[in-house]
Amino acid sequence: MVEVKVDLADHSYTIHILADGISQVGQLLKGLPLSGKALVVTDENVCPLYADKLTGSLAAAGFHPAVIAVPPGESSKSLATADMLYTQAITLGLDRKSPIIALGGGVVGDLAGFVAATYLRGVPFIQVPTTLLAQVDSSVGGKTAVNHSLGKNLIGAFYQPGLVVIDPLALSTLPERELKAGLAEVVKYGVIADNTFFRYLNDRAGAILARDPATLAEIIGRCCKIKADVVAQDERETSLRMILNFGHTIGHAVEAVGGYSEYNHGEAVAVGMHAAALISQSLGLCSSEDVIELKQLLNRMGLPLAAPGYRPGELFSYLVRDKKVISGKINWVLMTGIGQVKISREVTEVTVRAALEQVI
Ligand SMILES: NC(=O)c1ccc[n+]([C@@H]2O[C@H](COP(=O)([O-])OP(=O)(O)OC[C@H]3O[C@@H](n4cnc5c(N)ncnc54)[C@H](O)[C@@H]3O)[C@@H](O)[C@H]2O)c1
Ligand SMILES: O=C(O)C(=O)C[C@@H](O)[C@H](O)[C@H](O)COP(=O)(O)O
Ligand SMILES: [Zn+2]
Repeated sequence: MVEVKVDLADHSYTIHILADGISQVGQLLKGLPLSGKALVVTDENVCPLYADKLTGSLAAAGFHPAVIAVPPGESSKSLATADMLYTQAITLGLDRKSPIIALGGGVVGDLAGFVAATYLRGVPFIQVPTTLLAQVDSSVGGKTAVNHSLGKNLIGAFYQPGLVVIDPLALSTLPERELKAGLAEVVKYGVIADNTFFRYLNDRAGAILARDPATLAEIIGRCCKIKADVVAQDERETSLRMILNFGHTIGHAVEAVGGYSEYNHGEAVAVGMHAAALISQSLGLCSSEDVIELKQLLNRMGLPLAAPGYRPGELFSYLVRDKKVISGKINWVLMTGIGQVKISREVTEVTVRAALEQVI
């Protein structure tokens, strides 16, 4: 078992990376000040796989869990689904100490977290992530959100979980495409913070794609440590935390233009990281070799480098609504080499459009 602490003063919490952790959630919750009723939010794919295991563990620890499964996919990250969950929470009589437990990928985590942040002005929130992407990224750090028709994650709150329980065994049932999506965020950590980790991913690509349990547990732990460290320094993304958004400005635009169905989040971020690398190179911040290395690793992980057929103008219209836009200028996260990035507000539209042309 590996434990990673997210150090945030009075709302610090622990990430438990634990084989068969889903069966131990009830036990781990026993130490927290919670009341008996609990709401498990999951999706219709994950529910038949893992909900009984989780509710069994909760019941054994004295909780009375109800389970709601939303349709899988990005369309559930909506105010309409949040409203349905509020109605259920009220009807079930959940009180201010009743935990809302997210069992699933980033969609369920972001949605359930947003509901937990807002129901009764905030109730305890627990993350039990079941995709690689959620285990290395979305379950940690407290970004919760739903989408708006005008852009991704535009309605949300920073709201930290009280506990994160990561069960790497849950990845055994994950579809191949979703494993690869998670690897996009894994590669991101190498680029933004850790050259050695980037090289490790290159060396271990075969074992990762073959789901070698020890290798997956190792990368989950390393990613969680990097994210916990960044979030502890800048919880609300006033500065340093922006680095976790590498590839996301263009990535979110790719997701939105594709109606959130053509490219999943990880695939879109892979395209966005390629574009951000091209912008970095054209500004002289990194070398062409750095860009090639990134492209090769993304390729090795089975991720796309381009979104063929997309129109730069349409992509551009989403960029201006990025959450990192301040006073009309985007804070771009740019590569200065493999393992380091910087924030720049001085990127012209011409430079951005030139990079977009190369990824469509
Ligand atoms: N809050 C954050 O910091 C943060 C970080 C990264 C991404 N995100 C968000 O996360 C979302 C993407 O999350 P995701 O990639 O986990 O996608 P997802 O939640 O849509 O899950 C992907 C698919 O895998 C299925 N699934 C999940 N676990 C499974 C398992 N163990 N076995 C079989 N099937 C399983 C789901 O039903 C779904 O069909 C996006 O909305 C993105 O914006 C948030
Ligand atoms: O935790 C963060 O900070 C991140 O930026 C992690 C990203 O991987 C994640 O996709 C996040 O939801 C994007 O945030 P947003 O603020 O651009 O919506
Ligand atoms: Zn992301």
